Amino acid sequence: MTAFEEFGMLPELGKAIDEMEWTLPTDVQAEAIPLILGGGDVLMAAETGSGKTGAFCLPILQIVWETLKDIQDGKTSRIIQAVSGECTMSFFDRTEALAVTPDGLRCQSRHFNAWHGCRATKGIHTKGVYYYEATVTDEGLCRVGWSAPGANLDLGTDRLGFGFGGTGKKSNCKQFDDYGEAYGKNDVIGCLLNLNNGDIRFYKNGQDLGLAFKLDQSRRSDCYFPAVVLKNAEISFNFGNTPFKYPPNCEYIAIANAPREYVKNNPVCSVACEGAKQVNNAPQAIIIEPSRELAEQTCNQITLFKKYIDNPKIRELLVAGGINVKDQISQLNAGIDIVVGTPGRIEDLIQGGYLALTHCRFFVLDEADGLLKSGCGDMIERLHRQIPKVTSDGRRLQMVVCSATLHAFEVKKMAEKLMHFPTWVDLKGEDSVPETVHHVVVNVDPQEDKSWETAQKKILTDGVHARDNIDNMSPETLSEAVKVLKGTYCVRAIRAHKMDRAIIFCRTKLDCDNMERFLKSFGEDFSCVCLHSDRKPKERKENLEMFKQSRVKFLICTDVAARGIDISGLPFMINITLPDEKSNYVHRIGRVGRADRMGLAISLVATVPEKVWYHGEWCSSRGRNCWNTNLKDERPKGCCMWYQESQYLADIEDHLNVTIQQIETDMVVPCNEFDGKVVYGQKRKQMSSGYQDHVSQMAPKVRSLKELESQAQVCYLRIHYNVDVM
Ligand SMILES: Nc1ncnc2c1ncn2[C@@H]1O[C@H](COP(=O)(O)OP(=O)(O)OP(=O)(O)O)[C@@H](O)[C@H]1O
Repeated sequence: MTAFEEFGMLPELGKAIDEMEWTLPTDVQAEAIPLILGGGDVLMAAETGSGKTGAFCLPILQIVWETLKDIQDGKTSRIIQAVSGECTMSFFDRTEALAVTPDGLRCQSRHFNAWHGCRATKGIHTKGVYYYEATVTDEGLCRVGWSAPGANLDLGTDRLGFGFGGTGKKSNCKQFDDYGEAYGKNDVIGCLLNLNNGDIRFYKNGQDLGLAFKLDQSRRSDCYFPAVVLKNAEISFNFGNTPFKYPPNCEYIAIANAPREYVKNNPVCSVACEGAKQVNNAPQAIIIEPSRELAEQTCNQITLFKKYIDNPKIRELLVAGGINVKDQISQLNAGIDIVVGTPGRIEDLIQGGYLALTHCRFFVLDEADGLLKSGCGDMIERLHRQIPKVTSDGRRLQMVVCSATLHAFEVKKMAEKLMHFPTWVDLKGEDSVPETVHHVVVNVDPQEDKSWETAQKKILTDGVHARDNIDNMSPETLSEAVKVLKGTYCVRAIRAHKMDRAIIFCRTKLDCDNMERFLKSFGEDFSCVCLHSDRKPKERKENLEMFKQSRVKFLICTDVAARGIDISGLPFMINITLPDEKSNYVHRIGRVGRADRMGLAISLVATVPEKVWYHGEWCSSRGRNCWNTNLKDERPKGCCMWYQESQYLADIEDHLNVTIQQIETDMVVPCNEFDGKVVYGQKRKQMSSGYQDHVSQMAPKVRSLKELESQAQVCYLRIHYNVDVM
């Protein structure tokens, strides 16, 4: 049995993992896989290269397969039992930010500004006196009561909903009148509906607050469901399956015991249950990635993992720009289980009706902070709203969110709004750099190093200073000098470390193109390709492939390749310019030092401001043939800005709480704990990481733990029960 199988993975998955020579789960995998298998929402924050992709793909594959198998074997779905079973709060008949616990007896909404509501799965009609209790379990605003199926979920705001709110108001038809008294945390509100005479009354901790509403004759034939609406609050329900805390002093029937002939199922739940059948273009998992390269990589990983899974097979599909839409649509129609894609193409297919969200049970946001920072927040919320919150077989929609830089305000806000009691798998508690990444900075100081004045071979710069007078020591001159020096330093770093494989990050597409031309001018030893969004998808794919297969030495790219791209054993990376978004520093340098291999990341940091292009939304051509060198804050508005790299470096250091080691312009990395002991690109140290080795290393500890435990048990029995156990 492999280590992965030991914590519940299918042997077929275990076999594929074994073939990939993953002998032990990484830390994040060991924590996250059981949580996802257990049905939880997970926020996964772990360093770059720590194996997050496997941590979500493996349990998803397993559950998707189990579901397909159940459908194949014709097993009854659990949700149908739930609908015909006990009264609970509905997973279906609720607004999107209201969470319901799996037992259906507690509701929570963490939305501060809006009300979110829910109705129960069972309603009562015709005659009888019915009662249930709601206990406020946290601070916040709530309103409980009764509503008919057609009523708004914002209880008490239309004629079919009757609510009693924590501020001591009763409400129907948006009319809020004083009633009873205010209530809050720990109070138990009893809700009584008398269908014989139309009375609705409420109780607070057993005290009858009097008649709240009288249903007129025409409304008494409606079916009424327990209902709640919350604003940043939590409340639990007892429909009578356990004894009431304050049973009312009159004849009543607990909702749970209502006679069958007077009970109706909530129609919203029944409609949802009909979705239990398989639908071809409705996958069980949607995985959103920020770039097409990353989407393809994750999809490939799924293909590898599922290699031995059969009967039924799992069908995955890559949905990203640059792939023929017609092909994708026909594959979707033929049947698909897991979709991995980029936001734009996924939403296009949904809007076109080609991709359905009705059966989605896993909603995964990889590189979530990146997705949110690039403006996908609204789209994510739109998709989330459309996904049913409980699947056809009664499992709750699971959301998995991951990144190496998850500690961002946007992520926390989104998690509060969309996720259901999520668990953080957060190994370090803050954004951090893996120990395997040796990252250093080199100052680029054109006042100190004047070689730019006399250099024979210079990189073509971005043209920002083409019309500036640069024969004095003006800021413009120094800025141009920085650009020239950075080209020279890049070549120097390559030579000093005899780099034969490196990824080089530039700030703009133009900088990438110029760097490509410059490096190529040094001949075969500097073979390179570019990866940025102006290159056609086919060229991007080919270039990345060439680099992965070591057919070229250098990959020059913008931040499009900063996140997630996994190139095994990549030893070096160079930042020609620091990213202004500090989280991207962590991602860029994280292209090296992955999977326990050592990597060196060198960042060139200008000591003086550098004037650079910044083509915002106001630039009609978005940079193409734009030569407007006015500053973006100037009038008339231009497309340039002064880039303050020293400030960005300080921000990054502050964010990571480290001082990044500085090296001299000769690029020599001084002797320290890394040097001499490691070869960049190779494993950190020769660790006996075989599973068998691990088991034998752990065996003595497990034995002594076992002994200690049995001694503790014996002691306990002796002390408490005076029993002598041998
Ligand atoms: N259990 C394991 N044993 C050995 N290698 C592993 C294991 N899990 C993952 N890897 C390898 O580690 C590398 C990094 O994994 P992955 O791309 O999932 O990292 P990540 O945490 O998603 O990084 P990033 O934050 O940069 O996206 C991959 O090459 C992968 O094959």
